[in-house]
Amino acid sequence: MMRRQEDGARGQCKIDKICRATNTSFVSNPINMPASLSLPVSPLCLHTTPTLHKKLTTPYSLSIRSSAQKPSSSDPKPTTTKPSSWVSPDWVTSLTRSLNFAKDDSNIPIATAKLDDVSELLGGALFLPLFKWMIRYGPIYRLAAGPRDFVVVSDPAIAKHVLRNYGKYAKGLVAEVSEFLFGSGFAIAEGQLWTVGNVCIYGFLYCKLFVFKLLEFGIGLKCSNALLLEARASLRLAPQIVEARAQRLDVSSTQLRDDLLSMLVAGHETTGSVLTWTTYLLSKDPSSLKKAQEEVDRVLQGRPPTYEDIKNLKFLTRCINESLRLYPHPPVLLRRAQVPDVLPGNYKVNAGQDIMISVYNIHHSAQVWERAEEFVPERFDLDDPVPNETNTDFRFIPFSGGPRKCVGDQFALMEAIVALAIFLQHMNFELVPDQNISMTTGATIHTTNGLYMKVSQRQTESAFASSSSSLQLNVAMRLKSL
Ligand code: HEM
Repeated sequence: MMRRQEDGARGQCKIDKICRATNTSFVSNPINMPASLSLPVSPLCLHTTPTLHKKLTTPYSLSIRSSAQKPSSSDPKPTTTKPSSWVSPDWVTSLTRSLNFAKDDSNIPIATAKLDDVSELLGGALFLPLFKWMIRYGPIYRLAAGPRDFVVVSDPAIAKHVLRNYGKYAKGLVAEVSEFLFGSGFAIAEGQLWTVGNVCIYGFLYCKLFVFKLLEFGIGLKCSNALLLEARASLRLAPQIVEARAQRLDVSSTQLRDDLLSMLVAGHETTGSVLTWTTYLLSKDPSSLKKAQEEVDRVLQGRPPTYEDIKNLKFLTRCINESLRLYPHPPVLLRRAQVPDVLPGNYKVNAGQDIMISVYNIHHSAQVWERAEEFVPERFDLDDPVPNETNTDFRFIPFSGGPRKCVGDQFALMEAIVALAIFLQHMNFELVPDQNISMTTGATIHTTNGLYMKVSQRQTESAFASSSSSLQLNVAMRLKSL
Protein backbone atom coordinates (compact mmCIF):
# COMPACT_ATOMS: atom_id res chain seq x y z
CA MET A 1 0.00 0.00 0.00
CA MET A 2 1.41 3.38 -0.97
CA ARG A 3 0.96 6.15 1.53
CA ARG A 4 2.28 9.63 1.55
CA GLN A 5 5.32 10.14 3.74
CA GLU A 6 5.37 13.44 5.58
CA ASP A 7 8.74 15.10 5.26
CA GLY A 8 9.30 17.43 8.15
CA ALA A 9 12.52 18.79 6.66
CA ARG A 10 10.73 20.18 3.64
CA GLY A 11 9.54 23.27 5.49
CA GLN A 12 13.15 24.38 5.92
CA CYS A 13 15.50 25.74 3.35
CA LYS A 14 18.94 27.18 3.10
CA ILE A 15 17.70 30.76 3.30
CA ASP A 16 16.34 30.07 6.80
CA LYS A 17 19.73 28.72 7.81
CA ILE A 18 21.57 31.69 6.30
CA CYS A 19 19.22 34.12 8.06
CA ARG A 20 19.80 32.40 11.37
CA ALA A 21 23.57 32.21 10.84
CA THR A 22 23.82 35.90 9.99
CA ASN A 23 21.21 36.97 12.54
CA THR A 24 19.24 38.79 9.87
CA SER A 25 15.70 38.49 8.72
CA PHE A 26 14.37 37.86 5.27
CA VAL A 27 11.68 40.27 4.20
CA SER A 28 9.71 39.60 1.09
CA ASN A 29 7.35 41.84 -0.74
CA PRO A 30 4.51 39.73 -2.07
CA ILE A 31 3.01 42.64 -3.94
CA ASN A 32 5.81 42.66 -6.48
CA MET A 33 6.10 38.95 -6.65
CA PRO A 34 6.06 37.22 -10.00
CA ALA A 35 3.04 35.07 -10.50
CA SER A 36 3.83 31.56 -11.45
CA LEU A 37 2.97 28.25 -9.98
CA SER A 38 6.22 26.87 -11.09
CA LEU A 39 9.08 29.30 -10.98
CA PRO A 40 11.47 26.64 -9.92
CA VAL A 41 14.35 28.83 -8.91
CA SER A 42 12.49 31.25 -6.68
CA PRO A 43 13.81 30.84 -3.17
CA LEU A 44 10.69 32.40 -1.75
CA CYS A 45 8.64 29.66 -3.31
CA LEU A 46 10.04 27.48 -0.59
CA HIS A 47 8.13 29.65 1.81
CA THR A 48 5.04 29.95 -0.32
CA THR A 49 1.81 28.72 1.15
CA PRO A 50 -1.40 28.19 -0.81
CA THR A 51 -2.78 31.38 0.76
CA LEU A 52 0.24 33.36 -0.25
CA HIS A 53 0.10 31.78 -3.65
CA LYS A 54 -3.35 33.25 -4.23
CA LYS A 55 -1.82 36.70 -3.93
CA LEU A 56 0.49 36.00 -6.82
CA THR A 57 -1.71 37.27 -9.54
CA THR A 58 0.40 39.77 -11.41
CA PRO A 59 2.04 38.12 -14.40
CA TYR A 60 5.71 38.70 -14.71
CA SER A 61 6.63 39.53 -18.24
CA LEU A 62 9.57 40.04 -20.47
CA SER A 63 8.94 41.17 -23.99
CA ILE A 64 11.49 40.11 -26.52
CA ARG A 65 11.86 39.45 -30.20
CA SER A 66 11.55 35.80 -30.94
CA SER A 67 14.69 34.24 -32.29
CA ALA A 68 12.79 32.86 -35.23
CA GLN A 69 11.18 36.13 -36.05
CA LYS A 70 12.34 37.92 -39.17
CA PRO A 71 12.25 41.71 -38.85
CA SER A 72 9.56 43.56 -40.75
CA SER A 73 7.86 46.90 -40.40
CA SER A 74 4.80 45.36 -38.82
CA ASP A 75 6.73 43.14 -36.42
CA PRO A 76 5.91 43.24 -32.77
CA LYS A 77 8.14 45.73 -31.06
CA PRO A 78 10.91 44.08 -29.09
CA THR A 79 10.28 45.77 -25.80
CA THR A 80 12.01 44.51 -22.72
CA THR A 81 10.33 45.08 -19.43
CA LYS A 82 12.95 45.09 -16.73
CA PRO A 83 11.62 42.80 -14.07
CA SER A 84 11.51 44.18 -10.59
CA SER A 85 12.55 41.42 -8.27
CA TRP A 86 10.43 40.70 -5.23
CA VAL A 87 13.45 39.69 -3.32
CA SER A 88 16.71 41.55 -3.13
CA PRO A 89 19.03 38.63 -3.61
CA ASP A 90 22.27 40.61 -3.66
CA TRP A 91 23.61 39.77 -0.23
CA VAL A 92 22.11 36.27 -0.26
CA THR A 93 23.69 35.57 -3.63
CA SER A 94 27.05 36.98 -2.50
CA LEU A 95 26.93 34.84 0.60
CA THR A 96 26.05 31.75 -1.39
CA ARG A 97 28.95 32.46 -3.72
CA SER A 98 31.46 32.83 -0.94
CA LEU A 99 30.16 29.81 1.01
CA ASN A 100 29.77 27.42 -1.90
CA PHE A 101 32.46 28.40 -4.38
CA ALA A 102 35.39 29.00 -2.00
CA LYS A 103 36.69 25.41 -2.15
CA ASP A 104 35.34 24.45 -5.52
CA ASP A 105 37.03 21.44 -7.12
CA SER A 106 34.23 20.57 -9.52
CA ASN A 107 36.07 21.64 -12.72
CA ILE A 108 32.93 23.54 -13.61
CA PRO A 109 33.34 27.18 -14.66
CA ILE A 110 31.74 29.64 -12.26
CA ALA A 111 29.55 32.24 -13.90
CA THR A 112 30.32 35.66 -12.51
CA ALA A 113 26.85 36.88 -13.22
CA LYS A 114 25.92 40.42 -12.36
CA LEU A 115 23.57 40.54 -9.43
CA ASP A 116 21.06 42.37 -11.59
CA ASP A 117 21.05 39.43 -13.96
CA VAL A 118 20.55 37.04 -11.10
CA SER A 119 17.54 38.96 -9.83
CA GLU A 120 16.19 38.74 -13.36
CA LEU A 121 16.79 35.04 -13.23
CA LEU A 122 14.95 34.72 -9.94
CA GLY A 123 11.91 36.60 -11.03
CA GLY A 124 11.65 36.66 -14.80
CA ALA A 125 12.06 34.77 -18.05
CA LEU A 126 14.92 32.75 -16.63
CA PHE A 127 15.90 30.94 -19.82
CA LEU A 128 17.16 34.16 -21.43
CA PRO A 129 20.01 35.02 -19.02
CA LEU A 130 20.86 31.30 -18.89
CA PHE A 131 21.38 31.42 -22.65
CA LYS A 132 23.57 34.51 -22.37
CA TRP A 133 25.83 32.78 -19.83
CA MET A 134 26.02 29.63 -21.94
CA ILE A 135 27.56 31.73 -24.72
CA ARG A 136 30.08 33.14 -22.24
CA TYR A 137 30.90 30.12 -20.05
CA GLY A 138 30.11 27.14 -22.23
CA PRO A 139 27.76 24.17 -21.94
CA ILE A 140 28.16 23.73 -18.17
CA TYR A 141 28.63 26.38 -15.50
CA ARG A 142 27.88 27.07 -11.84
CA LEU A 143 25.68 29.92 -10.85
CA ALA A 144 24.74 31.35 -7.47
CA ALA A 145 21.16 32.55 -7.36
CA GLY A 146 19.74 33.69 -4.06
CA PRO A 147 20.35 31.08 -1.38
CA ARG A 148 21.13 28.29 -3.84
CA ASP A 149 23.72 27.51 -6.40
CA PHE A 150 22.96 25.63 -9.57
CA VAL A 151 24.94 23.68 -12.08
CA VAL A 152 23.45 24.83 -15.37
CA VAL A 153 23.66 22.22 -18.13
CA SER A 154 23.31 23.02 -21.85
CA ASP A 155 24.98 19.89 -23.19
CA PRO A 156 23.03 16.89 -24.57
CA ALA A 157 25.46 14.25 -23.21
CA ILE A 158 25.35 15.65 -19.66
CA ALA A 159 21.56 16.08 -19.86
CA LYS A 160 21.30 12.44 -20.96
CA HIS A 161 23.43 11.29 -18.02
CA VAL A 162 21.38 13.24 -15.46
CA LEU A 163 17.94 12.44 -16.88
CA ARG A 164 18.63 8.75 -17.41
CA ASN A 165 20.07 8.26 -13.93
CA TYR A 166 16.86 8.80 -12.00
CA GLY A 167 17.69 7.57 -8.52
CA LYS A 168 21.06 9.27 -8.52
CA TYR A 169 19.15 12.45 -9.44
CA ALA A 170 15.73 13.33 -8.02
CA LYS A 171 13.28 16.09 -8.89
CA GLY A 172 14.50 18.10 -5.89
CA LEU A 173 13.55 21.76 -5.84
CA VAL A 174 10.74 21.46 -8.36
CA ALA A 175 9.04 18.89 -6.12
CA GLU A 176 9.45 21.14 -3.09
CA VAL A 177 7.99 24.25 -4.69
CA SER A 178 5.07 22.44 -6.31
CA GLU A 179 4.08 20.27 -3.39
CA PHE A 180 1.29 22.60 -2.28
CA LEU A 181 -0.27 22.19 -5.72
CA PHE A 182 0.42 18.55 -6.58
CA GLY A 183 0.38 17.11 -3.06
CA SER A 184 1.98 13.71 -3.44
CA GLY A 185 0.89 13.27 -7.06
CA PHE A 186 3.28 11.32 -9.26
CA ALA A 187 4.30 14.35 -11.36
CA ILE A 188 6.55 15.36 -8.47
CA ALA A 189 6.55 12.30 -6.21
CA GLU A 190 9.86 10.63 -5.50
CA GLY A 191 10.96 7.14 -4.57
CA GLN A 192 8.32 4.74 -3.37
CA LEU A 193 5.40 6.96 -4.30
CA TRP A 194 6.59 7.17 -7.86
CA THR A 195 6.46 3.51 -8.76
CA VAL A 196 5.37 1.30 -11.56
CA GLY A 197 2.30 0.54 -9.44
CA ASN A 198 1.43 4.21 -9.47
CA VAL A 199 1.97 4.43 -13.18
CA CYS A 200 -0.49 1.55 -13.69
CA ILE A 201 -3.41 3.79 -12.82
CA TYR A 202 -2.72 5.86 -15.91
CA GLY A 203 -5.35 3.90 -17.84
CA PHE A 204 -8.08 5.06 -15.54
CA LEU A 205 -6.70 8.58 -15.39
CA TYR A 206 -6.29 8.78 -19.12
CA CYS A 207 -9.98 8.09 -19.74
CA LYS A 208 -10.91 10.84 -17.33
CA LEU A 209 -8.38 13.17 -18.86
CA PHE A 210 -9.63 12.51 -22.35
CA VAL A 211 -13.06 13.81 -21.39
CA PHE A 212 -11.41 16.82 -19.87
CA LYS A 213 -9.32 17.43 -22.98
CA LEU A 214 -12.40 17.20 -25.20
CA LEU A 215 -13.94 19.87 -23.05
CA GLU A 216 -10.78 21.89 -23.53
CA PHE A 217 -11.17 21.74 -27.32
CA GLY A 218 -14.83 22.60 -26.96
CA ILE A 219 -14.13 25.93 -25.37
CA GLY A 220 -11.08 26.99 -27.31
CA LEU A 221 -7.56 25.99 -28.03
CA LYS A 222 -6.76 25.67 -24.38
CA CYS A 223 -8.66 25.63 -21.16
CA SER A 224 -8.75 28.48 -18.75
CA ASN A 225 -7.42 28.53 -15.24
CA ALA A 226 -11.00 28.82 -14.09
CA LEU A 227 -11.83 25.51 -15.74
CA LEU A 228 -8.81 23.89 -14.21
CA LEU A 229 -9.85 25.12 -10.79
CA GLU A 230 -13.34 23.83 -11.46
CA ALA A 231 -11.92 20.43 -12.33
CA ARG A 232 -9.92 20.49 -9.14
CA ALA A 233 -13.03 21.42 -7.17
CA SER A 234 -15.04 18.63 -8.76
CA LEU A 235 -12.37 16.16 -7.71
CA ARG A 236 -13.13 17.21 -4.19
CA LEU A 237 -16.89 17.02 -4.75
CA ALA A 238 -16.87 13.37 -5.66
CA PRO A 239 -15.23 11.72 -2.64
CA GLN A 240 -17.27 8.52 -2.86
CA ILE A 241 -16.13 7.88 -6.46
CA VAL A 242 -12.52 8.59 -5.60
CA GLU A 243 -12.75 6.46 -2.45
CA ALA A 244 -14.27 3.50 -4.32
CA ARG A 245 -11.64 3.68 -7.05
CA ALA A 246 -8.87 4.10 -4.51
CA GLN A 247 -9.96 0.96 -2.66
CA ARG A 248 -9.89 -1.05 -5.88
CA LEU A 249 -6.40 0.22 -6.66
CA ASP A 250 -5.26 -0.23 -3.06
CA VAL A 251 -4.07 3.36 -2.67
CA SER A 252 -5.32 6.11 -0.39
CA SER A 253 -7.98 8.42 -1.81
CA THR A 254 -5.70 11.39 -1.15
CA GLN A 255 -3.04 9.72 -3.22
CA LEU A 256 -5.43 8.99 -6.04
CA ARG A 257 -6.74 12.56 -6.07
CA ASP A 258 -3.20 13.93 -6.13
CA ASP A 259 -2.27 11.63 -9.00
CA LEU A 260 -5.32 12.66 -11.00
CA LEU A 261 -4.45 16.26 -10.32
CA SER A 262 -0.95 15.56 -11.64
CA MET A 263 -2.44 14.43 -14.93
CA LEU A 264 -4.69 17.47 -15.16
CA VAL A 265 -2.05 20.00 -14.23
CA ALA A 266 0.85 18.47 -16.19
CA GLY A 267 -1.26 18.24 -19.34
CA HIS A 268 -2.77 21.66 -18.94
CA GLU A 269 -1.41 24.65 -20.84
CA THR A 270 1.42 22.78 -22.57
CA THR A 271 -0.41 21.76 -25.74
CA GLY A 272 -2.16 25.14 -25.88
CA SER A 273 1.22 26.88 -25.74
CA VAL A 274 2.58 24.61 -28.48
CA LEU A 275 -0.36 25.53 -30.74
CA THR A 276 0.04 29.21 -29.96
CA TRP A 277 3.73 29.27 -30.92
CA THR A 278 3.29 26.98 -33.93
CA THR A 279 0.63 29.23 -35.47
CA TYR A 280 2.84 32.20 -34.66
CA LEU A 281 5.86 30.64 -36.41
CA LEU A 282 3.76 29.65 -39.43
CA SER A 283 2.33 33.16 -39.69
CA LYS A 284 5.93 34.42 -39.97
CA ASP A 285 6.84 31.85 -42.62
CA PRO A 286 4.29 31.92 -45.49
CA SER A 287 6.06 29.21 -47.53
CA SER A 288 5.90 26.69 -44.65
CA LEU A 289 2.29 27.65 -44.00
CA LYS A 290 1.43 27.04 -47.67
CA LYS A 291 3.24 23.71 -47.61
CA ALA A 292 1.42 22.61 -44.46
CA GLN A 293 -1.97 23.66 -45.86
CA GLU A 294 -1.31 21.83 -49.15
CA GLU A 295 -0.43 18.70 -47.19
CA VAL A 296 -3.57 18.95 -45.08
CA ASP A 297 -5.74 19.38 -48.22
CA ARG A 298 -4.03 16.44 -49.97
CA VAL A 299 -4.26 14.06 -47.01
CA LEU A 300 -7.68 14.99 -45.65
CA GLN A 301 -9.50 15.68 -48.95
CA GLY A 302 -11.89 18.01 -47.17
CA ARG A 303 -12.94 15.64 -44.37
CA PRO A 304 -12.05 15.65 -40.66
CA PRO A 305 -8.78 13.86 -39.77
CA THR A 306 -8.85 10.20 -38.76
CA TYR A 307 -6.30 8.37 -36.64
CA GLU A 308 -4.77 6.92 -39.83
CA ASP A 309 -4.29 10.41 -41.32
CA ILE A 310 -2.03 11.50 -38.49
CA LYS A 311 1.01 9.56 -39.74
CA ASN A 312 0.58 11.08 -43.21
CA LEU A 313 0.58 14.67 -41.93
CA LYS A 314 4.36 14.55 -41.87
CA PHE A 315 5.25 18.15 -42.65
CA LEU A 316 2.65 19.48 -40.24
CA THR A 317 4.10 17.21 -37.53
CA ARG A 318 7.58 18.58 -38.29
CA CYS A 319 6.24 22.12 -37.85
CA ILE A 320 5.06 21.14 -34.37
CA ASN A 321 8.39 19.42 -33.61
CA GLU A 322 10.29 22.52 -34.72
CA SER A 323 8.01 24.75 -32.65
CA LEU A 324 8.76 22.53 -29.63
CA ARG A 325 12.47 22.95 -30.35
CA LEU A 326 12.29 26.75 -30.43
CA TYR A 327 9.76 27.05 -27.60
CA PRO A 328 10.22 24.12 -25.21
CA HIS A 329 7.70 23.82 -22.38
CA PRO A 330 9.06 23.94 -19.73
CA PRO A 331 12.30 25.67 -20.86
CA VAL A 332 14.32 24.21 -17.97
CA LEU A 333 14.24 20.93 -16.04
CA LEU A 334 15.39 20.65 -12.45
CA ARG A 335 17.13 17.78 -10.73
CA ARG A 336 19.04 17.33 -7.47
CA ALA A 337 22.00 14.97 -7.05
CA GLN A 338 21.29 12.36 -4.35
CA VAL A 339 24.88 11.09 -4.24
CA PRO A 340 28.25 12.48 -5.34
CA ASP A 341 28.73 11.92 -9.07
CA VAL A 342 31.04 12.67 -11.97
CA LEU A 343 29.34 14.06 -15.07
CA PRO A 344 30.52 13.38 -18.64
CA GLY A 345 33.52 15.68 -19.21
CA ASN A 346 34.86 14.91 -15.69
CA TYR A 347 32.77 17.48 -13.84
CA LYS A 348 32.20 16.64 -10.18
CA VAL A 349 28.95 17.23 -8.33
CA ASN A 350 28.30 16.73 -4.63
CA ALA A 351 25.21 15.17 -3.09
CA GLY A 352 22.50 17.82 -2.77
CA GLN A 353 23.69 19.80 -5.80
CA ASP A 354 20.81 21.39 -7.71
CA ILE A 355 21.08 20.94 -11.46
CA MET A 356 19.23 22.99 -14.03
CA ILE A 357 19.05 21.41 -17.48
CA SER A 358 18.34 24.23 -19.88
CA VAL A 359 16.31 22.59 -22.64
CA TYR A 360 16.03 26.03 -24.22
CA ASN A 361 19.85 26.31 -24.39
CA ILE A 362 20.30 22.82 -25.84
CA HIS A 363 17.63 23.53 -28.46
CA HIS A 364 19.09 26.95 -29.35
CA SER A 365 22.79 26.09 -29.19
CA ALA A 366 24.82 26.61 -32.36
CA GLN A 367 27.06 23.75 -31.12
CA VAL A 368 24.09 21.39 -31.26
CA TRP A 369 21.99 22.62 -34.20
CA GLU A 370 22.76 24.20 -37.55
CA ARG A 371 20.80 27.42 -38.12
CA ALA A 372 19.72 26.94 -34.51
CA GLU A 373 17.72 30.15 -34.29
CA GLU A 374 15.71 29.61 -37.47
CA PHE A 375 12.36 27.90 -37.97
CA VAL A 376 13.26 25.06 -40.36
CA PRO A 377 10.68 22.22 -40.12
CA GLU A 378 12.60 20.24 -42.78
CA ARG A 379 15.60 19.84 -40.45
CA PHE A 380 13.75 16.74 -39.24
CA ASP A 381 13.66 14.48 -42.29
CA LEU A 382 10.07 13.67 -43.25
CA ASP A 383 10.90 10.02 -43.82
CA ASP A 384 12.65 9.57 -40.48
CA PRO A 385 10.77 8.62 -37.34
CA VAL A 386 9.28 11.50 -35.34
CA PRO A 387 12.22 13.05 -33.45
CA ASN A 388 12.56 12.28 -29.77
CA GLU A 389 15.32 12.22 -27.16
CA THR A 390 16.52 8.75 -28.16
CA ASN A 391 16.86 9.19 -31.91
CA THR A 392 18.50 12.61 -31.51
CA ASP A 393 20.76 11.48 -28.66
CA PHE A 394 19.23 14.08 -26.30
CA ARG A 395 19.66 17.00 -28.69
CA PHE A 396 15.85 17.29 -28.84
CA ILE A 397 14.21 16.85 -25.43
CA PRO A 398 10.91 18.76 -25.33
CA PHE A 399 9.33 15.91 -23.36
CA SER A 400 12.45 15.34 -21.22
CA GLY A 401 13.95 11.83 -21.16
CA GLY A 402 14.70 8.90 -18.89
CA PRO A 403 12.24 7.48 -16.35
CA ARG A 404 10.60 10.84 -15.55
CA LYS A 405 9.91 11.66 -19.18
CA CYS A 406 6.45 13.09 -19.97
CA VAL A 407 3.83 10.36 -19.94
CA GLY A 408 1.53 12.41 -22.15
CA ASP A 409 3.93 12.94 -25.07
CA GLN A 410 2.10 10.81 -27.65
CA PHE A 411 -1.27 12.11 -26.54
CA ALA A 412 -0.02 15.72 -26.66
CA LEU A 413 1.44 15.33 -30.15
CA MET A 414 -1.72 13.67 -31.41
CA GLU A 415 -4.01 16.37 -30.08
CA ALA A 416 -1.73 19.13 -31.40
CA ILE A 417 -1.64 17.55 -34.89
CA VAL A 418 -5.42 17.09 -35.00
CA ALA A 419 -6.17 20.62 -33.75
CA LEU A 420 -3.67 22.25 -36.10
CA ALA A 421 -4.78 20.20 -39.11
CA ILE A 422 -8.43 21.23 -38.63
CA PHE A 423 -7.41 24.83 -38.12
CA LEU A 424 -5.23 24.96 -41.25
CA GLN A 425 -7.87 23.13 -43.26
CA HIS A 426 -10.51 25.73 -42.56
CA MET A 427 -8.71 28.97 -41.84
CA ASN A 428 -6.22 31.44 -43.20
CA PHE A 429 -4.57 33.61 -40.61
CA GLU A 430 -2.11 36.44 -40.29
CA LEU A 431 -0.62 38.31 -37.37
CA VAL A 432 -2.40 41.48 -36.38
CA PRO A 433 0.33 44.10 -37.03
CA ASP A 434 1.93 46.29 -34.39
CA GLN A 435 1.09 44.13 -31.43
CA ASN A 436 3.46 43.65 -28.60
CA ILE A 437 4.16 39.94 -28.37
CA SER A 438 5.84 39.25 -25.10
CA MET A 439 6.95 36.05 -23.45
CA THR A 440 6.56 35.08 -19.87
CA THR A 441 7.58 31.86 -18.23
CA GLY A 442 5.92 29.58 -15.79
CA ALA A 443 5.65 25.91 -16.56
CA THR A 444 5.56 26.91 -20.23
CA ILE A 445 6.75 29.77 -22.40
CA HIS A 446 3.56 31.69 -22.95
CA THR A 447 2.51 35.03 -24.33
CA THR A 448 1.85 37.73 -21.78
CA ASN A 449 -0.95 39.51 -23.60
CA GLY A 450 -2.18 36.81 -25.93
CA LEU A 451 -1.46 36.54 -29.63
CA TYR A 452 -3.85 38.26 -32.00
CA MET A 453 -4.45 36.86 -35.48
CA LYS A 454 -6.70 38.03 -38.27
CA VAL A 455 -8.51 34.87 -39.29
CA SER A 456 -10.52 34.29 -42.43
CA GLN A 457 -12.29 31.23 -43.75
CA ARG A 458 -10.38 29.37 -46.45
CA GLN A 459 -11.88 28.91 -49.89
CA THR A 460 -10.37 25.78 -51.37
CA GLU A 461 -12.12 23.11 -53.36
CA SER A 462 -10.83 20.25 -51.30
CA ALA A 463 -11.34 21.93 -47.95
CA PHE A 464 -14.88 22.89 -48.77
CA ALA A 465 -15.98 20.28 -51.24
CA SER A 466 -19.13 19.68 -49.26
CA SER A 467 -19.63 23.20 -48.08
CA SER A 468 -21.94 25.63 -49.85
CA SER A 469 -20.88 28.45 -47.61
CA SER A 470 -18.85 31.18 -49.22
CA LEU A 471 -19.31 33.71 -46.49
CA GLN A 472 -16.11 35.48 -45.66
CA LEU A 473 -15.61 35.58 -41.96
CA ASN A 474 -13.18 38.12 -40.71
CA VAL A 475 -12.62 37.92 -37.06
CA ALA A 476 -9.83 38.92 -34.81
CA MET A 477 -9.17 35.76 -32.96
CA ARG A 478 -7.28 35.71 -29.80
CA LEU A 479 -5.20 32.67 -29.12
CA LYS A 480 -5.49 33.35 -25.50
CA SER A 481 -2.46 32.67 -23.39
CA LEU A 482 -2.83 32.00 -19.70
C1 HEM B 1 3.15 19.44 -25.75
C2 HEM B 1 2.69 19.12 -24.57
C3 HEM B 1 3.54 18.66 -23.41
C4 HEM B 1 4.85 18.94 -23.14
C5 HEM B 1 5.82 19.81 -23.93
C6 HEM B 1 5.17 18.24 -21.91
C7 HEM B 1 6.42 18.25 -21.32
C8 HEM B 1 6.74 17.52 -20.19
C9 HEM B 1 8.06 17.44 -19.64
C10 HEM B 1 9.29 18.13 -20.18
C11 HEM B 1 7.99 16.61 -18.56
C12 HEM B 1 9.15 16.10 -17.69
C13 HEM B 1 9.58 17.05 -16.61
C14 HEM B 1 10.85 16.57 -15.97
O1 HEM B 1 11.63 15.79 -16.55
O2 HEM B 1 11.11 17.04 -14.86
C15 HEM B 1 6.62 16.21 -18.40
C16 HEM B 1 6.16 15.38 -17.40
C17 HEM B 1 4.86 14.97 -17.28
N1 HEM B 1 3.85 15.20 -18.19
FE1 HEM B 1 3.96 16.29 -19.87
N2 HEM B 1 4.07 17.56 -21.48
C18 HEM B 1 3.05 17.79 -22.37
C19 HEM B 1 1.77 17.27 -22.32
C20 HEM B 1 1.31 16.42 -21.35
C21 HEM B 1 -0.02 15.84 -21.32
C22 HEM B 1 -1.10 16.07 -22.38
C23 HEM B 1 -0.10 15.10 -20.19
C24 HEM B 1 -1.23 14.27 -19.67
C25 HEM B 1 -1.86 13.40 -20.42
C26 HEM B 1 1.18 15.19 -19.52
C27 HEM B 1 1.47 14.56 -18.34
C28 HEM B 1 2.71 14.60 -17.73
C29 HEM B 1 2.99 13.94 -16.45
C30 HEM B 1 2.01 13.17 -15.58
C31 HEM B 1 4.35 14.17 -16.17
C32 HEM B 1 5.13 13.68 -14.96
C33 HEM B 1 5.72 12.32 -15.28
C34 HEM B 1 6.58 11.79 -14.14
O3 HEM B 1 7.16 12.58 -13.39
O4 HEM B 1 6.69 10.58 -14.02
N3 HEM B 1 2.01 15.98 -20.26
N4 HEM B 1 5.88 16.76 -19.41
